[in-house]
Amino acid sequence: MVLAQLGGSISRALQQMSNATIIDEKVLNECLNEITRALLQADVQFKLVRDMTTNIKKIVNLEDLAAGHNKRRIIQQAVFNELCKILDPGKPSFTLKKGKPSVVMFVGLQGSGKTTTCTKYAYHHQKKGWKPALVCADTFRAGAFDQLKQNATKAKIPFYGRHVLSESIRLNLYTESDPVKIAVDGVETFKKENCDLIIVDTSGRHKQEAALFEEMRQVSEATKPDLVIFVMDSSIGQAAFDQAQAFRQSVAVGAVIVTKMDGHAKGGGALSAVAATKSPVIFIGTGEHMDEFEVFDVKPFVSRLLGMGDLSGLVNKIQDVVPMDQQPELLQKLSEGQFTLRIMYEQFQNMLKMGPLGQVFSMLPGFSSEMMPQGREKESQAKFKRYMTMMDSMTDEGNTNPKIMTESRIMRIARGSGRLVHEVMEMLEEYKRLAKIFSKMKGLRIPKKGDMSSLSRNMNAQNMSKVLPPQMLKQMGGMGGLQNLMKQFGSTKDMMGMFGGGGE
Ligand SMILES: Nc1nc2c(ncn2[C@@H]2O[C@H](COP(=O)(O)OP(=O)(O)OP(=O)(O)O)[C@@H](O)[C@H]2O)c(=O)[nH]1
Repeated sequence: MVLAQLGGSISRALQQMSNATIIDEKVLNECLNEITRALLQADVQFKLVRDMTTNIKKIVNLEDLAAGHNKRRIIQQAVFNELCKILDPGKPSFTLKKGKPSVVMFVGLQGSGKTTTCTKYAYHHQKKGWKPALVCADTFRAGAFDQLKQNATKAKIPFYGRHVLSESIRLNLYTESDPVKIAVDGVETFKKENCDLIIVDTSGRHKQEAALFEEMRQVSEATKPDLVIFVMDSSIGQAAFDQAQAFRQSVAVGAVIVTKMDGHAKGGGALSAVAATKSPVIFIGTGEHMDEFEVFDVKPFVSRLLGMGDLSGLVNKIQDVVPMDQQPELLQKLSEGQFTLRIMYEQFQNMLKMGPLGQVFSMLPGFSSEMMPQGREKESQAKFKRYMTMMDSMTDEGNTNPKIMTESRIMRIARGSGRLVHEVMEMLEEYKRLAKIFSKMKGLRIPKKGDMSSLSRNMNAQNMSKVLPPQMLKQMGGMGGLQNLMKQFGSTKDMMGMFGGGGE
């Protein structure tokens, strides 16, 4: 992931600085030059980068710092704050209320990923208990309706729309071609069906033309959306400023979604340019699949970019995918140190639901998504699925009591699942390894959703080290590295602040 490379370059620069015995002006300048280079490569505007380094130098006055001050921590914190400043539009996004019908209109140029993003947005909210519906008012591009219909059907989301005129003539159908009428009919239909999130996908054009803006204005006047979301492709980098401004001037854009952050070196530039138009970015698209879509929140984002983790995101993600009715039972079992094969099976199922593993891992401190290239992610997913097939062919007795796994039972599982004996043994080894990790979770309190203060109380290096996989702990430089990391950010309270903690 290209964004991970940007994060990787910045955190490497900070790490190199930390390795220096003495941090003087030369070391600081080298570090800032590295960061400047990485940001310019990501197409962040030169003035923003120059202001950022000037501010850091002002805050970090090496000579004035009394001996004993932790210079590293101050520099790291200054970099963190300045990056947040670049990405902060200074304006919160408008929040919709669940249960009350809201209309959200999507606008953007053709090919920006608008149609794909409409479904991702609907799917994201559906998982959170909303009742979304999709309306295709894109009568410009032949195939737009079929694309939305296909995606919506896959995600089991109701949809409304018509084939565009040229398609209808070919198919000899009579149909409506007025996007305003389709949008109004669709919104009315879904209001009657008590949907609380009615998403209207509008037409795009290749460039910002008068016809596009006129149609957008008419659909907006007729459907009176509660929120207009502008979708843009990250590959345009800092040119995003002009594009976002042009859309803002034609229609009341309330939020922005930046797509294709997975493939473009200019993603950082696009994000900072949008922020400069004072439009809040609410999500980023990180791939073509439905779940390659992430909530965008400045502090946790910068935290993840610098490899500092996003524990609040991780806790929310876990609580999103573990079904509500299973949460108390799972937490009870884990806090008693019980970890059965059945639990492992259910957790693999949940992990697969969580979405791309790289996304999950990048939320852990010391672990950037740079360390989980896409190929390896697929490998891990395939491994989970393989293990689950083997577990499927176990008897219930075997599931609950892995200790009675005799040679003949292992052979039976291998035969039943069409796998090799050594693969079954590998799966059991994995179980033992995880059971050992989870046994250490005994007594660790898992916070309620949004209750980050109790997480920060629990989260000391000792507790953290218990739940991190051993390889990850090794990557962080063992227990000492973890302690250092936590010390660098001061108290755990400060650290949670950086992770965007302290409630939702
Ligand atoms: N890699 C990647 N591809 C994406 C992302 N979002 C969308 N795409 C792809 O971008 C292409 C264009 O997306 P569409 O959703 O068809 O674009 P659109 O803006 O709706 O186009 P119009 O309907 O013509 O306005 C498709 O191939 C999508 O799969 C993303 O976040 N990452």
